[in-house]
Amino acid sequence: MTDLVEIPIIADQVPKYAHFDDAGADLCAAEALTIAPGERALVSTGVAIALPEGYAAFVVPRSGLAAKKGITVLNSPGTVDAGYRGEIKVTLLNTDRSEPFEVAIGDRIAQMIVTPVSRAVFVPVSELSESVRGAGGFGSTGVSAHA
Ligand SMILES: O=c1ccn([C@H]2C[C@H](O)[C@@H](COP(=O)(O)OP(=O)(O)OP(=O)(O)O)O2)c(=O)[nH]1
Ligand SMILES: [Mg+2]
Repeated sequence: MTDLVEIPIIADQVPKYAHFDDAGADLCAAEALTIAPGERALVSTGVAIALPEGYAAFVVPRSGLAAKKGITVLNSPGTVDAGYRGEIKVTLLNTDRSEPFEVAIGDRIAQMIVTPVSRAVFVPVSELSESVRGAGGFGSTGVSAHA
C-alpha cells in the first residue's frame, strides 16, 4: 500500500484519482472559455492546497486530450511549490491548427502528481566525477534501436 499524504485543500471540486492507483489526480476547470487554435489560456481550477514541506505537485497534461485534441500544458510539468497557497492554474495550449478547444466548468483539463522532492545542496567543485555518459546528450545516442 502506498503511503497516503494528507493535503489540506480549499476547492469547489476536489481533484480525484480516476483509479485508486493512478499517479495523477484530475484537475477541473473552474471557468468556461474557448481556446483558439494555436492559442494558450491560463485556466482557473478553484483549487488551493497546502503541501507538506518536502513535497511538490506537478501539473501535467492528460494524454487523451493531447492525443485526440492537441491540448497540452504549456509549462509541463507545472510546478506547485510546497509554500504556494494561491489558486492552482493550468496553462493550456491548443496545438490544433484548426479546431478551437471549448472548456466547460468542471471539465477535467489536466492532472496533478503529488510527490516528495529532494532539496539539493549545490556544492561548487573544480571537476565532476567521471561517468559512462560523460558530456554526451541532446541525441548523442542516436535514434535507431539497432547498433
Ligand atoms: O502550472 C502551474 C505552475 C505554477 N503554479 C503556481 C504554483 C507555484 O508554486 C507558483 C510559481 O510557479 P513557478 O515557480 O513555476 O513560476 P515562476 O514564473 O518562477 O513564478 P515565481 O516567481 O512566483 O516563482 O505558481 C500554478 O498554479 N500552476
Ligand atoms: Mg519560481
